[in-house]
Amino acid sequence: MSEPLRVLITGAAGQIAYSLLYMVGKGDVFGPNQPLTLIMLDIPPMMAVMEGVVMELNDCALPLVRGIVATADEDVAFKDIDAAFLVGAMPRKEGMERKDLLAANVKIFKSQGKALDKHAKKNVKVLVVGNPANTNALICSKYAPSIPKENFSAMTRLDQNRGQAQIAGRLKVPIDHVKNVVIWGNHSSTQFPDVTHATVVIGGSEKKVYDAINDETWLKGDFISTVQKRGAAVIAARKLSSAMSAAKAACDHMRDWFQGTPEGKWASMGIYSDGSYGVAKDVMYSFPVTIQNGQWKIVQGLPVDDFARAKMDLTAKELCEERDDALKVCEA
Ligand SMILES: NC(=O)C1=CN([C@@H]2O[C@H](COP(=O)(O)OP(=O)(O)OC[C@H]3O[C@@H](n4cnc5c(N)ncnc54)[C@H](O)[C@@H]3O)[C@@H](O)[C@H]2O)C=CC1
Ligand SMILES: O=C([O-])CC(=O)C(=O)O
Repeated sequence: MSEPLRVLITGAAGQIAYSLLYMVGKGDVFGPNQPLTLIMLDIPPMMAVMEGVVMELNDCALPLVRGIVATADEDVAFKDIDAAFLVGAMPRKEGMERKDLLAANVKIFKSQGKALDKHAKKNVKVLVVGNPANTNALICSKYAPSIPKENFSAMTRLDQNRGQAQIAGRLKVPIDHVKNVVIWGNHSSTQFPDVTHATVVIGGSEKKVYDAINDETWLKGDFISTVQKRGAAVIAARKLSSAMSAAKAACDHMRDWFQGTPEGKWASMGIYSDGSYGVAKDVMYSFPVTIQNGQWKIVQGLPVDDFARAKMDLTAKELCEERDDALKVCEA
């Protein structure tokens, strides 16, 4: 067995971490043979709660968990880490957009960017979950200049999973029969969930989702808005934002990044834009990627029609605005 990987989960006393710690600890992300040191960061007032979570984690009796570090000190938490799930941030309440969290949350990611720069391994892989996730990931990477920009990402995998679940539900097929639903842009209500390139195995053969659904009005209307607004719908119902599904998506994202995407399957992740598909640069934009040996590559050459172009540009515009607002907050 190899040396334990050092895996940081921030917001460790919060709701997403409560599911995420267990999923990571039992091997869902780094595999069944990879021992782990789990590092848990939260803020000082949450230390007593975090102690309770540590007790439970110990009581889960997970063979892969070889050590647990629970701390409120960023200098301790970020030391020599291989992977970081940056979850710790304020969640939104009913009636808010995720970007309304920017002023409260972006400084967390400035501080954690600096801590990554100072303490983490230079090949660390960073997933930002805390909202507004894309812009927080951008800020984090800007304050960690010694770590390659490709090592930072923002989570749009929950949106991808939501899109695939909508399609599978409508066609009454198992979820893993649907592939290559793409999320373009921001993890916000301007995101563009795109099924133009998606396929489904139905009745024993593979078909385009567009042909199998055969309802363009739904695909261009309610399907898109359901995925865009799913987070708000969960908040309206639960009075708390998505947690179990967010933890699962974070595991899917990091598992694919470490272990690679299966042949023929794409994953969507918010990554530093290189201008592909005519998207603005210097924003963390969600693209379809394939991953091998820990390196993602944007899926290139997909046709973009006028409908898609308008949606991809709208969400890019929002990301540019968020970036400019975030930089003002950080520089103030
Ligand atoms: N990208 C995505 O798809 C999703 C993102 N989210 C976002 O994830 C974030 C966390 O959500 P929940 O776990 O539900 O919230 P929560 O409020 O249950 O937990 C957040 C935890 O973060 C801690 N925290 C605050 N500042 C911190 C800091 N500087 N360092 C370390 N920990 C800190 C809090 O004390 C709290 O324990 C929210 O911003 C939420 O909007 C939630 C669902 C999906
Ligand atoms: O909607 C929220 O605020 C939480 C979140 O990001 C999601 O569920 O997608």
